[in-house]
Amino acid sequence: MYPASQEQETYQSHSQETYEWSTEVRKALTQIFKLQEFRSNQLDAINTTLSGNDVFVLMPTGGGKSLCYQLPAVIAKGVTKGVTIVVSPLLSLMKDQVSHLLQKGIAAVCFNGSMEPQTRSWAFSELAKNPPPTKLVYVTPELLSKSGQFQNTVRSLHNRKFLARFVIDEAHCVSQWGHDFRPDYKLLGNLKQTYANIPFMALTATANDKVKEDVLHNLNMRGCKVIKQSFNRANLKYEIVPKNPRNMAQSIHEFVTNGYRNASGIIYCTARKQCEDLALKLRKEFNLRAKHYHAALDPVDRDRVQQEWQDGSVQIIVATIAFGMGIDKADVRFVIHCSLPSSLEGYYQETGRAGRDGSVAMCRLYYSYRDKMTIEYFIDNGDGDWQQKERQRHNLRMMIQFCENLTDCRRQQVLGYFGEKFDATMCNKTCDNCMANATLSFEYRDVTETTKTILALVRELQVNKVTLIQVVDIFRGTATKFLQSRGISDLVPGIGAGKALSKTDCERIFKHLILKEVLAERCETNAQGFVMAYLQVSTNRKALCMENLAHLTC
Ligand SMILES: Nc1ncnc2c1ncn2[C@@H]1O[C@H](COP(=O)(O)OP(=O)(O)OP(=O)(O)O)[C@@H](O)[C@H]1O
Repeated sequence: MYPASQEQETYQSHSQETYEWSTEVRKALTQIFKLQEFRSNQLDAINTTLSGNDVFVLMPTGGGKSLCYQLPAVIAKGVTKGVTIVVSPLLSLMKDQVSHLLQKGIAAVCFNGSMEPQTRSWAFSELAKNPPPTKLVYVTPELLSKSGQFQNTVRSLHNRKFLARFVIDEAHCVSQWGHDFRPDYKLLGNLKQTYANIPFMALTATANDKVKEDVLHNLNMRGCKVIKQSFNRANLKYEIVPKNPRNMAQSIHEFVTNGYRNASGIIYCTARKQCEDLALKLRKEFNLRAKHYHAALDPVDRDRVQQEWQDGSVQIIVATIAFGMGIDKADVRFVIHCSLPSSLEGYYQETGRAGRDGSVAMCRLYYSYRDKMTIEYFIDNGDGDWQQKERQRHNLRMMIQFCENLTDCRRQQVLGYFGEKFDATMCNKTCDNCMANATLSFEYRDVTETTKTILALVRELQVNKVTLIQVVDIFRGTATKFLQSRGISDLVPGIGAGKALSKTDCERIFKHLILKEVLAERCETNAQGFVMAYLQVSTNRKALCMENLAHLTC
């Protein structure tokens, strides 16, 4: 970890213990939170908010963000005093946090749409007291933007000088560049305008620079102090393995029996049905204690499964990405992705749920290029305007590029995506690429001429609706029967031009060209109702510019 980031250099660090509240802060750490020491950057964040300043805290998953706002909430000596309002997107996470706070003797409440009327009026009456005994109020962004009574209460707290700070947890939800955009979060920008003299703290485990800028802009927090640390999770190992959907359960069983026999793990799948089928198979055929979890489960069942996994009676939870945010299980020893995540942010966050206790944990991703089509289908048919969809496509391309890259250190790639420079030698062969690089050597090839041939070939063939796999075979000269069946002349220039290349190399070049937006895949539902991706030359003129092609290496 690097303690002082580039961002911090321009700001004064607030990690000293010389403030008038420092003794109270230290006492709260040991006596209320029962912790020995602060982790990296926690004290800086705490002192900044207690000084009355805005702060944006970027910390990796499991880094200890909650303490940054829960501890100041119980301190009486800060510049602003009273109630800390925490906006958080996930009800289960909020309820969980409130119950932990109550166990510590800290008065906290969670306002949400499903609150009992009696509890709600009691909570409001507590906030009307002078001073209010409540230290932390958790609220969903929906309720904050829609409930007049809640808004009046916040205004009243402010007028009575009992509004200590606003906390925006999971702040990446405010950004359309993030992997988890929530429209209600966008309205939070108005808060800063209304309560200009109240300190804001935004927190996220997403380190992408674009997301960071977007969050600061949307929350009206530009120019505030940004506390950032390295996002490298040194105790996590990363590997990407080829996916064969037919023997997925078998492969997972081998993985578990070779080193993770009784270890707690999460398996992520895209579809609910996939979660159910895989969990059943792991239980029935391989005798593993696995259960599924997804948003369509009855809330009681969902809580039960989560609890069973939490206490260890269920070893493996097979879930959609609905599972995980706010889950604080320290000893997760592996996270497996059975399908392609739709962005590197998502991948980083999901894998980040492993090894929160600091011990070694494995992150395995089963990769198939075919998964791209499924995600593209969801993007094309999902909500959002074309700009949002373009961002989602960009995120997906980055994710594929990461999986297809067999040479560069995985950590360097992910952290580089987040704008952090990482020295690959520090990986210590804890990712598959660094492991392989220790024994293999790679050469860079200029594929400019090959690209020109491929472009000419695809241009000729695209009217015939051909897929990537078919064009690769045609390019290698192994698709004579296919050409005949489609009535395509075998005199088209480029047919067989790639016969000296292996199929794998050919596929890599084609995928590389797709990622560079020189070629494109167009999704269409065929007569049988299957979604097909047909290859064509991109319409992106910039990508097609010859200067770009002249430098294309692969
Ligand atoms: N100073 C500390 N010393 C020891 N343990 C700590 C400290 N601060 C936090 N922790 C522990 O680290 C774990 C993760 O903390 P927390 O839930 O706040 O992480 P987070 O950054 O919010 O993660 P996520 O992004 O997953 O929500 C918790 O179990 C918490 O008790």
